[in-house]
Amino acid sequence: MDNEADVFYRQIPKVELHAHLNGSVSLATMEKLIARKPHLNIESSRTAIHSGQCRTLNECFQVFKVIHQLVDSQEDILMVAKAVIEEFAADGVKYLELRSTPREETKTGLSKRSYIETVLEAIHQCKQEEVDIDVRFLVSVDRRNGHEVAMETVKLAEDFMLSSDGVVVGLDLSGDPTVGHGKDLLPALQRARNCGLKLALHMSEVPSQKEESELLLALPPDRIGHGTFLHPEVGGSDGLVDKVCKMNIPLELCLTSNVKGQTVPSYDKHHFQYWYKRQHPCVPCTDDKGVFCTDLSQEYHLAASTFGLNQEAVWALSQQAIQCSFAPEALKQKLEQRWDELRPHILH
Ligand SMILES: CNc1ncnc2c1ncn2[C@@H]1O[C@H](COP(=O)(O)O)[C@@H](O)[C@H]1O
Ligand SMILES: [Zn+2]
Repeated sequence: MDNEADVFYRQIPKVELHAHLNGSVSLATMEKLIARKPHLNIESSRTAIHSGQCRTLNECFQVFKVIHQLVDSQEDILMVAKAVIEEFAADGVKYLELRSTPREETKTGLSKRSYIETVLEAIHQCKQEEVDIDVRFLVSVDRRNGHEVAMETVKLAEDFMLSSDGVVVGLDLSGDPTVGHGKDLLPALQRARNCGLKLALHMSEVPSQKEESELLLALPPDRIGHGTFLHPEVGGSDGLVDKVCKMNIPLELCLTSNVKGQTVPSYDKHHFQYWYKRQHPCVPCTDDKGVFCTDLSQEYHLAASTFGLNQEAVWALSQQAIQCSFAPEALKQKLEQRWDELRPHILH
C-alpha cells in the first residue's frame, strides 16, 4: 500500500460503529497493562493476531480471556478506554460507538455498574480534553451467559440510558456465536427495544445460525454485526436477505476480523461485495482493532482495493455511516456538515 493512498484513508473523516473495548486495546497499551501485572506472566504476542496469521474463531475467544485478566479494575478500564478513544480519534474517526460487556471482579471490587461508570468517565474525560471525536456507548450482552444475566444487563443499560446524558444509546449482542441460543435472549432484547435502546446484534457470524437469525430479525434489530452467512450463496436464504433489505437494516462489516478469524476464506470472498452490489447500507468497521492489528483507515483501504472503489465511492461509504449510527438527529446533522466542509480539502 503506497503512502499517498495511506494518507487519503487516514484523512477522510470516519465513523466507527462496531468496536469492542477490550478487543480494541493497542499493543502499546497492552504492554503497559502487562507491566502492571507481571505476576500473570502474559506475553503481548498472546493478545494479538499479527499480519498473515489466522486463528479459528474459537481461538479468538481464548484471546479475550487473556485480555480480560489484564483489564480487571476501574483503573485499567479508565486507561484502556481513554487510550482506545484517543487512538480512534488519531485515525480520523469523528464519531465512535464503543461497546463493552460489563464485568464484575470481586478481587478488585469492580461491579458491573462501576464498570459502565468508568467507561463513561473515560468518554467524559476525553470530551473535557477536547479530543476531536464524539463517543457513544453500547452495553454488550455476552450470549454465553444466558437469559438472567442478559436481563440484568438490559436493566443496567436502561438505567444508564436515562442517566448518562445520552451517551448510552443501545445494546449489543455478542460473544462466541457457537455458544448459547438467541431464542433464550429474546425477552431481554425485546425489553431493551421497548425501552428505547437501539439494538446492534451480531447475527449469522457462523453458518449454523440461520434459525436464530430468523428469530432475531423479527425484533427487528437496528443494525446487524457481520451477517456473514445470511445470503443463500453461503447457506443463508433469500428470505433472510429480503427481510434485511426490506427493513433496510445496515450491516457492520469487519473485513480483517472475518478473514483472520477464518469465517471468510479471503478478502475477495468477503460478503461486503454481495451487499454493496445491492446498494444495501454497509459500514466498514474494525471489530477488535487490537486483537486483529488493524485500524479503520486500513479497513476502508482494504474494502477499496479489494472491490475497486474509487475515492468518491470511499467518501460516500464513510458519509453513509453517519445515517447508520445511533446518534441523535442534531449530531447526525453536525457530522454531515463536517463531512461537507472537509470534502473539498480531501477529495481531488
Ligand atoms: C471476533 N468476533 C466476535 N464475535 C462475537 N463477539 C465478539 C467478537 N469480538 C469480540 N467480541 C465480544 O467482545 C468481548 C471483548 O470486548 P469487551 O470485553 O466486551 O469490551 C468478547 O469477550 C466478546 O464477547
Ligand atoms: Zn463484534
